[in-house]
Amino acid sequence: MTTDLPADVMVPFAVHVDFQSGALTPDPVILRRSHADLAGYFVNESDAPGEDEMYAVHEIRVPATNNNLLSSTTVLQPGTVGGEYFMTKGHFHATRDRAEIYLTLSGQGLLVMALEDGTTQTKEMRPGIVNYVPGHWAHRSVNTGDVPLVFYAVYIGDAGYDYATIADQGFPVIVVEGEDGPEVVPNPRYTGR
Ligand SMILES: O=P(O)(O)OC[C@H]1O[C@](O)(CO)[C@@H](O)[C@@H]1O
Ligand SMILES: [Fe+2]
Repeated sequence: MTTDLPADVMVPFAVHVDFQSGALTPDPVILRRSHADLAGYFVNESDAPGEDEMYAVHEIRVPATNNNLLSSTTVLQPGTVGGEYFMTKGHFHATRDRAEIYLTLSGQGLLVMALEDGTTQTKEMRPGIVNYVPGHWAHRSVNTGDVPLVFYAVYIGDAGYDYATIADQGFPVIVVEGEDGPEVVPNPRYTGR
């Protein structure tokens, strides 16, 4: 039997996740994003509510290396800006081929994904659904319901974030309030391929 353990072997741990609120116990690291943090992300921001929180990310901290899995809950509030549903910034992974899994815990929404060539995919998010986001797909969550959308995300530790591509080019599609519910439509401001 081998006893060649690495010097930095971690100790197992457990965290409690509240499926309604997304709260983690103990010791969450919480990142908060307000409407102001998303300035420029919505097509028409004349009714954007400023410093109000749009979403919070509660992270389980482990080293961001390729032998660890990072994970977090996200709590995305309901609402619209200029007819577009509240959404996350959206990002590609800096290390493009890194995949991610989302498990929706409460609420409802859409997960919009895009390749750098402008190809898109949209999948439903509702409690119990696991969404698999393969490498190379930018991902953005959109709350199309009346209550917070809460989901748990797990991704490879060295995935990293590339926000700049989406911030500069926009997402190829946006999700707007239609007469019969949410509609996924081309983004008139998209400048990618
Ligand atoms: O990082 P963004 O695009 O603001 O969106 C937040 C969500 O995305 C993730 O960063 C992972 O894709 C999660 O931690 C969080 O759920
Ligand atoms: Fe991600």
